[in-house]
Parts: sequence; structure tokens; C-alpha cells
Amino acid sequence: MSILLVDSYDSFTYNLRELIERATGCAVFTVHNDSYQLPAEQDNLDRLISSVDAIVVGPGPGNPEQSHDVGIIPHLYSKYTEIPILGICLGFQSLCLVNGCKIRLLHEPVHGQVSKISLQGESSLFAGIESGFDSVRYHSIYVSEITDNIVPLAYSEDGCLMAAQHVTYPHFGVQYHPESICSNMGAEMLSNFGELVQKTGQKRVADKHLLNVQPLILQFSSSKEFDFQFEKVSRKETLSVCEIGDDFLLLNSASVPGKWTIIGFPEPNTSQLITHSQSSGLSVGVWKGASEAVNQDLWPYVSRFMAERKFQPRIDDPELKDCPFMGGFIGFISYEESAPQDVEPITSSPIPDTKLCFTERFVATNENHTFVVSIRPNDDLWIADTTAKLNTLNPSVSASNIPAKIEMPDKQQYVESFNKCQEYLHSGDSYELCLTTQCKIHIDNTISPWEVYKSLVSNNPSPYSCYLDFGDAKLLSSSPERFLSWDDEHCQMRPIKGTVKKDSTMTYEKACKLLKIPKELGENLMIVDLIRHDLYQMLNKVEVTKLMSVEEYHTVYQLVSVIEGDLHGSNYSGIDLLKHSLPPGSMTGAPKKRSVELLHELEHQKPRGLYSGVCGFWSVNNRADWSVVIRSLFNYEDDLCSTASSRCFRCGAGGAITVLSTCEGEWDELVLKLNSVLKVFK
Ligand SMILES: C=C(O[C@@H]1C=C(C(=O)O)C=C[C@H]1O)C(=O)O
Ligand SMILES: NC(=O)CC[C@H](N)C(=O)O
Repeated sequence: MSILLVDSYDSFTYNLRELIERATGCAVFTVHNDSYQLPAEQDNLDRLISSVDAIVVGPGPGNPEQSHDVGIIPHLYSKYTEIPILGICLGFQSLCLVNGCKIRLLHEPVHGQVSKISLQGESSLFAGIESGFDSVRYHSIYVSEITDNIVPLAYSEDGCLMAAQHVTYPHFGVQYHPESICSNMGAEMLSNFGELVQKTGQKRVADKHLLNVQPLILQFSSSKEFDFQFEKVSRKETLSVCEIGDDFLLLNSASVPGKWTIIGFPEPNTSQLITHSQSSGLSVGVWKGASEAVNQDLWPYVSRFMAERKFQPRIDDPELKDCPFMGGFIGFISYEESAPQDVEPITSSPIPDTKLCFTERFVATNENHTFVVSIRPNDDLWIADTTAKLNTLNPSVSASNIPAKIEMPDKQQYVESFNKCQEYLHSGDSYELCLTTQCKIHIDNTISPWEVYKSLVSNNPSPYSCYLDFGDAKLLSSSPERFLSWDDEHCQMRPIKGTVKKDSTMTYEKACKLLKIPKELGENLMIVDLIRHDLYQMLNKVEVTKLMSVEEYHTVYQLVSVIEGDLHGSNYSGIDLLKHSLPPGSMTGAPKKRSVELLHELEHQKPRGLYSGVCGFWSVNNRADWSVVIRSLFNYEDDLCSTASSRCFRCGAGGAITVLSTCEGEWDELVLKLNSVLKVFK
């Protein structure tokens, strides 16, 4: 049997697909609610519907009364009265609306909160399910009055209609989200729907995969020659290792002992450099040398580049074996790269949105040792020379605070945007919006960005600290948040949502109390569900291995979840996951697409730039680790705010706004996050 899933550009759709497949055993085909233009494409739609056994209409942003939010959905309910249809949330509201019911805005929207669902009456949809189960709700709109066409099946404790069916047609709907990680009885309900479909059974088979993502890499086929040579010395101090060369790219696990710090040493005129800009396209060249425009898309180019270089060195040293980086790309991808929009110009030339340098020489440090490594053939001289330099290192002088002029974000403007966020959260357009703002920091040209970084890393050490100076763009990060890591077999995402300040009176126990409240848990849950969706789009096995645990960082406590995916036997590789899960959901809110559009307006068409993007590495052994660029400073060479004597750095900060947020609370959180970086300055 096969089921057509209609997506309304939601961020939970693929969770639903996975649940339907698991619970019913049906094949699921997904289309968007605007994939068919009616009446022109009525015949095509008829053909599609006649090739499936049932339809599930998924959730989504917006209002079922607005045709641009629901597309073909009302038409499905009114035209296909013989075929079983199950509506979820927006899909449920549409079912009721088509049948003459009234809908209204909830006084207090419910986003990412668990409710008890009380069943009433008899329905095959809930056969064998006991009343009073928990389910997660994400809605601002509710069905306030029903007609005789609609039979109510369930209510929440606050009296909201939670499920219903048509009096004669096999059309059903639930207001809650059966697919959420914190919902119970979702699989049981869907399995009942599956049985019911089987009874109506028309035994049809859809013939095509409708919205499936095309894999970027079909096969890794190593055609490049690599060597693997290294020298092992006693552990050297990271900052002074960097100072042995003029050009380096530092990925610094500054606060996680035992984890690896990688320092790539690109070579001028030799190391390959890929640059992509939303406005000027792709260019490929060498570090500090010439580059050429290439008329190709970024993702296929980068994927092919790596597919030809996959290399698994044989390493005898048990410590070095554990190092995730074996040479490869180091760089960043901006927020706009994956959320392209027209933004206000902040530089005089096109902003580099992606920079990836293919680095064959690097130094890797763990708790005990420092390794000098090159994968370039016959590179003995560089290894010997670098090792000699390391053995005569002077420890880096400790950093001091940096004089700077800081322009803080405008609070009045933030308050206005916060209030508009509340309107969108109440109208059903978004469940959570990560509203951000930026400040500018003017630093005298006589102070090098490296001095600023040294101060940042000593003031705010973090697991994903980095210093990436590409000349035309500089990134000085103290991020605590992993976005995505992968190898051939697994991937992991680690969203952070929920923040409290760490001061002398705060303890871990107190932080837990403050973080384990409906507002923070709801914020985190929404992103966990969104990330499961991002991964389920491509993977069959996705697991939440840590749900909302409290972690301690240098200046804050945060609520962290871990979502892991299985890549065994998958057509997709890590780079597909990266491409299709950017921009990071923790920086947008949910549903992602609509939230990104709203944030663009709420943040006044200002580019986020590197802030909210990702940075990290993709190594030739197909291991990668990307962090979310937050708690960071960045600078573009020709920033319009820089002057002849000063360089302008930017620092973004923000937080997730939900209906449970207060403006003062969110502003304080934003200032707290900014200050984790700004304390570097005096
Ligand atoms: C937006 C920022 O952080 C994001 C928002 C968080 C939150 O809302 O609690 C926590 C971590 C990040 O995902 C930031 O640091 O600027
Ligand atoms: N999750 C949903 O489908 C939400 C439906 C609708 N936008 C609401 O807020 O009520």
C-alpha cells in the first residue's frame, strides 16, 4: 500500500513520514501543498491520487483559511471523499473548515507542550488506545465550533478539540502531533489508520519518489595521490604553535581536554581554496593567490572535489588514529548561503559566504602529544622544519583585554521586533523564532585580530573555539554548539536551546531547576523535533540519544539534546545532511522555512553573515565536524563600518522567542550571550 503525504512546508513532516512508514508499513510519497496548480493540473492530481491508497495531510505554518498556506488541501477533502485521509494539526483544522466548522486563535498558543488527550466515543482510529495519553501540541489556532458533519473524538484538558472524523467519509484528523519525540500512542493511532486503509483497500502503488533529495555523492573514488607522514612530540601550547607560521587555520577545542585541536597550515599559491558568494558565485583558486570564476554550483563542486580525494591512511600510532582530521577542508559557510535573501549591503564587495581551504599540512594536539602531519607526497622537509620549530617554541604571552569602541544593539528596535514575533507566534505562522541582533566593535588597526582571539579564548574557552583568517573574512569564535558531525556510518547533531547565567550564586542543581520549566523544555523540544525531521528527510534511522540535559560552560548553563543518525547502507553521505539541514534550526526556529522568511523582516533585512552559519572541517577520511557560529566575532575586509584606522568586527546574539517568553527575559539573555564575548574588550 502507499500513502501520499502532503507537506505544507513544515519542519516536522519527515518525522511524520517515518512514523507512517513504521506504523503502517506503507510506502510514503511526499508532495508540497502547492505542487499542483488547480484547476490547470487537475488531471495530474487525479492521476497521482489514483495511484495511492490514502492521504495524510501534515502540519504547517499559517492559517487554514488562507489559500496560500494550504494550497490544494481543502480541495483534497472536498473532492476525494472515498479515499481515507488523515489530517494532522493544520491538516486537521482544514478538514474541519471544509466541513463548515469555525476556527479561532487560541488566547494562549501551545507550542512544544505536552497535553493529556481524553478520548470520547468510539472510533476505529483509536481502537485499543486508552484515553488520557500524552501528546505534544504545536498550535495557535483551534476548532471552536463543529457542525454535524464532524464527529468529535478527543479533547485536551483545557477543552480544545483534539481529534475528529467525518460523519460519513473516511476522513479523520488530530490537532496534536503524534510524530513528536515526546508524544505517546502515535504509532498505535497510525497503525489503526493503516488497518482502516487496508479495509478500504484499493491496493494501488505510487510509481515515483516525489520530493526525494538527490544524493550529492554517488561514489567516493579516490583518484588523487596522498602520503601520510607525521612526527610526534610532547604536547605544545596551541597558541604558540600557531605563531610558528604566518598562515594558519585554527580549530581549537579550547575547553575539552582530550579532544583534538587542529591547526591547518595552508601554503600560499599552493593550497586550494574554494570561495562562494551568493552574489558573485563560485571561484576556485589557491591560498593567497589567483582564483578563477567557475560556472558551477557550490555543493556539487565541493562534493566532487572530496569524492575524488577520499583517503584512509594506515596509522600505527594509537593516539593519532583517534584524530578525526587527516587533512581536508577547513572553513565556514554563512547563514545567507543556505537562507538566500536580498540583504542590506554591509561591505563594498560581495560577501564571501563560503570559504573552504584544502589543507594538507597540519598540527594536531591532544591532551598528551602534538603531531606534525602532512598528507602531501614527499613532504619530509616541511615536517622536519616544523618539528624543529615546535621544539624551540616560546610559550605564548598571556593575552590582555583589548581597547575597543562598542556599539550595542538598539533595545527599542529589539522590543518592536519581539512584539512582532509574538504576533506571528499567536497567528499560527511560527512556533518558535530565534530573533537575533548584532553589535559592532571598532578596534584600532594597530591591534591584530590574533591578539583579539587570544584574549577571547582565554576569557571564554569553549569546545568549538576557532580562529579562521581568510583575509577577506575573519572569524574568531568561542562557540559551545556542535551543529553536525559525521563519518561513513554515523552522524550527530547537538542543538542547544535554553540558557541561564552562571555566576557565583548559581549551582548545577539551581540551573537544572531554572532550565527544566515548560518554556525552556518547549524551546528545546521544538528544535529536537525539527532536527529529527531534517535527518529523516534522508535517513531511515534517527535517534534522540540525549534529551534536554543541562551542560555547564564557561559563562552559562545550557540545555542540550543529542540526535544521532545512521548512515549505514544509505544513499546519502554527510555532505547531503549538511546541505539539507542548513541553516541550523537552533538559529531559525520552527517551522524553518517560514521562520527564516519572518526573521528576515524582523531583523530588518540585515545580513547575519557568518553569525548563525557553521564552521569546521571535512576531512579526506570523510569525517567532519561543524559548529554553529555563535558567541563569535567576525570581520569582512571591506566592511563599510571599518575606517582607515579601525577595523569593524561584528558580534551577533539572540535567542528563541516563544509565546512563553518575556521581552525583558529575552533581552537579558541576549546581553548575557553578547557579554560572553564582549568581556574581552575594555
Ligand atoms: C542565538 C544564540 O544562541 C542560540 C540560542 C540559544 C537559546 O535560545 O537558548 C542557545 C544556543 C544557540 O542555539 C546566540 O548565542 O546568539
Ligand atoms: N502545527 C500546525 O500544523 C499548526 C497549524 C496552525 N498554523 C496553527 O498554529 O494552529
